[in-house]
Amino acid sequence: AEIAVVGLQASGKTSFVNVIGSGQWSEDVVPTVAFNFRKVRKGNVTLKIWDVAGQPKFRTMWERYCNGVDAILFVVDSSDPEKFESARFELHQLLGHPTLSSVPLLVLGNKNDIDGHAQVKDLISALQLDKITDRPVSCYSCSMKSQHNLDIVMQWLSGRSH
Ligand SMILES: Nc1nc2c(ncn2[C@@H]2O[C@H](COP(=O)(O)OP(=O)(O)OP(=O)(O)O)[C@@H](O)[C@H]2O)c(=O)[nH]1
Ligand SMILES: [Mg+2]
Repeated sequence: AEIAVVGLQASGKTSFVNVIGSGQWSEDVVPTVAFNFRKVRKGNVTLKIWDVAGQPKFRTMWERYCNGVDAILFVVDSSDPEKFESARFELHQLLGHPTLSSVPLLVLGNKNDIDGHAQVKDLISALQLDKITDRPVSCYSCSMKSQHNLDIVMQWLSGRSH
């Protein structure tokens, strides 16, 4: 499966790719410039992953990397509710591109190792995921640091391969 990983800066996109790619967790990850491409083999699936930069100046590029993928992974820092509105805006802006209609979406509420993180139901309402009706949508709470729920994330992604 080919997937694009997008979301605001510092949500944990590169951490995700590092952790599933090599099991390597680190507190200091360099903010991504433009994008990284990485192939990850897990069992009998190979994931081709576009890890795209989340800083504002790179967000107009998201559509280009999402175009033609089997799934979009949108990562949110669930411990930082001040960013939810901005994440909601960027997500719906992205999904509004006609080129991306019907591409399955997985939203990850990352950093659930941090006390007070938002629950899945809070993310669904803050990001207005219930308004997305033109594609399959899932939302999981997870942590790259503790690797919580990364098994179900991998299962979901494997299901998108063909
Ligand atoms: N506590 C905690 N920190 C995390 C987790 N995932 C990522 N981080 C930290 O969050 C910071 C940003 O992580 P990155 O993976 O670089 O975020 P990014 O989304 O790739 O950021 P950009 O490349 O700038 O878009 C780093 O300091 C990570 O160590 C997590 O699950 N828990
Ligand atoms: Mg990054």
